Amino acid sequence: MPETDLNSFDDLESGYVTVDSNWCITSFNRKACDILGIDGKDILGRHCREIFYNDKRFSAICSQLEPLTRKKGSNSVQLNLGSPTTGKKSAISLRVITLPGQNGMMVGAIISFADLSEPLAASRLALNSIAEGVFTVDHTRRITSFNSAAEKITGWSETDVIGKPCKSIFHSSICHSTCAIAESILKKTAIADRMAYILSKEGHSIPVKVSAAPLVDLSDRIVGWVETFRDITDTLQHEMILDAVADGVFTVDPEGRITSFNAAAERITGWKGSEVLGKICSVVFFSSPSVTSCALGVSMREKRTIVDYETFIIGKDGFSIPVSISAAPFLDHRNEVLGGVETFRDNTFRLQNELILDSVADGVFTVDRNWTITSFNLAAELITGWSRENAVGRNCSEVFQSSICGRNCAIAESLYTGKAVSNRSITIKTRIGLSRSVSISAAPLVDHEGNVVGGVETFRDLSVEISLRQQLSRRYTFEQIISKSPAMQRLFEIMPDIARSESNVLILGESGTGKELIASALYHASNRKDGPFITVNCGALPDTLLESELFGYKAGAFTDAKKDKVGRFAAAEGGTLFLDEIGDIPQSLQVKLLRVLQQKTYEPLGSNTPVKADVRIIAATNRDLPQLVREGQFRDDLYYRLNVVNIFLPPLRERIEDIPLLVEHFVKKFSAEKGKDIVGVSDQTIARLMRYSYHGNIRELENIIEYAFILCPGGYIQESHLPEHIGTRTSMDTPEPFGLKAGMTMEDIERQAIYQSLERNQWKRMLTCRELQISKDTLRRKIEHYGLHNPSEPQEGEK
Ligand SMILES: Nc1ncnc2c1ncn2[C@@H]1O[C@H](COP(=O)(O)OP(=O)(O)OP(=O)(O)O)[C@@H](O)[C@H]1O
Repeated sequence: MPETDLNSFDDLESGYVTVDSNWCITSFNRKACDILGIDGKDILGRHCREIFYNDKRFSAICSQLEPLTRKKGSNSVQLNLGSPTTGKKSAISLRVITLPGQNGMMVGAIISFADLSEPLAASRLALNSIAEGVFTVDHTRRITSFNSAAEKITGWSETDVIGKPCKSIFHSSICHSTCAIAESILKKTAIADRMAYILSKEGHSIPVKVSAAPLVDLSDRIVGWVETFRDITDTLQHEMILDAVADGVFTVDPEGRITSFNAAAERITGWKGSEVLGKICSVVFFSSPSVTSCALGVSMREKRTIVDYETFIIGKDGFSIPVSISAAPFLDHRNEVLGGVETFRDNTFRLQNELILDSVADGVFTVDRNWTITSFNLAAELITGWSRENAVGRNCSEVFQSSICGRNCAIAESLYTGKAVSNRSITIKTRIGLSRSVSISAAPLVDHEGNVVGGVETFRDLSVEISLRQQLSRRYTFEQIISKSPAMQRLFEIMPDIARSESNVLILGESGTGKELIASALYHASNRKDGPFITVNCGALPDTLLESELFGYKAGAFTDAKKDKVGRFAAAEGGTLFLDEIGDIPQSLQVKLLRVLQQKTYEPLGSNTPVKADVRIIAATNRDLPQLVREGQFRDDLYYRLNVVNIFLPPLRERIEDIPLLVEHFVKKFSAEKGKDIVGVSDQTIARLMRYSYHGNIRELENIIEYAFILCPGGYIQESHLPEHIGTRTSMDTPEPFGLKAGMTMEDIERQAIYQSLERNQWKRMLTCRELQISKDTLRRKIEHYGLHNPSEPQEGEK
């Protein structure tokens, strides 16, 4: 009930009393005390019935009070009391006007006592103390009173409107069709809280809640009508704001009964506000009679705010809706709960996205501009061993500890180049520190204005693929020799027999085709494997030295021969002697060698005593030995002695099918040797390696892989890691492609990328836009944002 200060009416001839909804007196003026014949001090807080019973003149009104309480809207009862036959009391009129609250029920009343000769004055004074607009009309619906609040709301003064038909003043939206007074006349009852728009004097539309009731005297005769109206612009604005909010919002009273329900709440739940208002919210949403089981109940009980509580509510159709709820209690100045408000956001879409992401076999995570993980799907959890809860909120390098984290970050690269990075092979560490090979794709996340808001990276577990590849390659190995070429496969089949035989072997093949490897394999598979394996590179030593190297010498055999020296034949006694580059030995030595092969004896330099030689000879050359024989440079008898078993190793270009296996083999070998986290080469790299022509054969391939190990930071070797004559190395693919430093934010990287592109394009904006694939506007915004300027142009103030 609006506060009143009736003392300001003390000088008036009329008396006033205001009461609350229980008819207890809340204020009064002196005149009222005079009329009632009581002391003002005692009257406050007392039930007005007590006062009226004490005065016979007013006792008749007592029976009217209860019915008035139950009536909705503003009601008025008037009692005319004739002049008493005795005493000095004058004839007065008593009028009770009830004041309705928001729900139409009485929240208080004004009781006025006035001289019958001035009934209107009495009404006016009473009415002017009400915050709601009130006007009365007679039977012709002409205005008979118009209170100050009505004047304030409409802009009309009472003198303007008295005697005029009410509809000519208000031009209300309900004047013609659903006039509240007309309805009240028709139904002979009060009409409460009818929504309408009226026009102000200025012609502005004002939203109001209207209540109308007949004015009756004690004999129940209708003496006119009273209409109250409340300006609800503020409420309506609040409602409109609430309805414009995308989240569902509803409020409850202390018992959990819904008191408001916004448009989003209707849309999300399927319930109309009118269907749920007044109902217990938990019954509506949770099919549970207990309001305490929900976040709002807890928030009201514990008088605290609850934020982002994830749960499900039941929609009108009975299906559960995933929501995140925030709830807060309404507390009064004494910390008593007056009700509560709950906002809820429909998470269906988010959950669907999560479900979609979780059903993807690839790991997916997103980061914000500071590399903080913002989402992490199920596969990411499985591959890394990190749970979503633990990963989200951490810096991505902390979670992945990848071989490219920092300077070679794929998201940074894609941000820098403006192109998505795809199928980059790297290794990451699982939560428990195990290395795992993954293939990643990365791209920046860009908003509709072209601002980078983060990045997304997908990664696929390659462990299975790798172990399959390894199993495949194992099938083709003979000890250390890798090949699946048909020629080599045939060789593998007979190699054990060759190894076991005591025959001399001649291995022919271009440089780097694996001749020494085969020799070593034969030795290891032979019965002489416990004996020595001695290698002599016949092409690397001068003729004289070669002879003494092979056969040894006696002290004094030549000037520098101070003491006896054991030759390689002696060293290889009981074992195998591998004579590499046999095509390069001088003719003089060819004779001596032939003798050893024929007689199994030799004489060291400076000695005439033959030494027995139990040595198996495996010889090899990359020269065309038959041709040398034909040219007379190599003895044919020696050739035939050496060539008992002949092995020809085809050049790598004739067995390119071996390249992937050999590459795999060398990657494993160097990974172990160099302790570097490289697991293989990308498919594009293999394709390039298979297109290359290897003059140095397998040794050259081995060297290429060793080179790539220097450049490749980890994971899979890319084309860019190959030597220049094999792969095209772009500036983008260099090991420190952009001069990135660990700890740079996306903003730093973007700034640097734009600056470098401007530099590359001589600060020509069109060219820069084209290179970065951004609009001119975006470039201009970013140049301003990052404060970039052309160093060759003087800045303001430098001129
Ligand atoms: N089939 C193969 N599988 C695995 N590694 C091989 C194979 N063939 C050659 N290699 C490797 O290639 C490199 C060169 O091989 P090797 O030295 O045996 O060739 P070579 O024919 O004796 O060369 P050169 O004629 O120059 O002496 C070695 O490191 C060897 O281990």
